[in-house]
Amino acid sequence: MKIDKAEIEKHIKGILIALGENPDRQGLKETPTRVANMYEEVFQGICYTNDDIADMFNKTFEDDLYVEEENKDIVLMKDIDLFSHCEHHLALMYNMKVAVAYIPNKKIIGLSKIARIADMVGRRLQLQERIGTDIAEIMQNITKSEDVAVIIEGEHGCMTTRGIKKTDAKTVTTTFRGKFKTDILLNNRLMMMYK
Ligand SMILES: Nc1nc2c(ncn2[C@@H]2O[C@H](COP(=O)(O)OP(=O)(O)OP(=O)(O)O)[C@@H](O)[C@H]2O)c(=O)[nH]1
Ligand SMILES: [Zn+2]
Repeated sequence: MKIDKAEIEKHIKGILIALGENPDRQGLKETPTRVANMYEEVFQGICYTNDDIADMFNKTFEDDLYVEEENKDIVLMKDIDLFSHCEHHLALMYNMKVAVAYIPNKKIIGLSKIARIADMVGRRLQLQERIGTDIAEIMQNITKSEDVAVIIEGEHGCMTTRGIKKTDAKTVTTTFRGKFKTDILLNNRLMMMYK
C-alpha cells in the first residue's frame, strides 16, 4: 500500500477553503503539497504491517553467550525519543520516551534496530497503548523471545493544546509480556533499571 499524495493535497485544499482561507494566496499555494509530503513522512508506518516491520529490521546475532540459561538476563534500551499522532484528533504525541527491554533467547538484536522499530511504529495514527503492544509484538517476532517489556511516557497535544488543556499531564503506559508479566521480582528489577 502507498500513501495517495494527490488525494491528500485535494483534501487539504478543501480544508483550507472550509476554514475560510484563500488557498491560492502566496503563503498557502504550496501548502497542500507540503502537507502531503509531511504526511507521507510521518505516516509511513501505516503502509506496513507489524510483520513487515519485523522483516525490515530483522538484524540479529546468534551469540553463545545467550545459549547458556544462566546468562539470560535483561537488555534494556531507554530514553528513545519518539513522536506520533493520536488517531482521535490527529494531534501530536510529543516528548515521548520509550523504553524497550527483552531477555535474549539465543538471538540478540542489533541495538539500533530497537530504535528503528519504535520510530516506524510511531509513524502511524496511534494510541499510546498500541505503540507499546506493536513494539512488543515486533520485538517478540524478531528475537523469538516471549519476554519483552515496553514502557512509554508521553504528552498528548490533544490534551495539552486544546480541550482540557492540562499542559503538564503525562501518560505512562506499560506492556509486559512473558516473564515480565509473571515474575514480579524480574519486573521489579526492570523498574529499578528503568528509573
Ligand atoms: N487511551 C487513549 N486515549 C487517547 C489517546 N490519545 C487521545 N486519546 C483520548 O481520546 C479521547 C477521545 O474522546 P472524545 O470525547 O471522542 O473526543 P473530544 O470530544 O475531543 O474529547 P476531549 O479531548 O475530552 O475534549 C479523549 O479522551 C483523548 O484524550 C491515547 O493514546 N490513548
Ligand atoms: Zn487525541
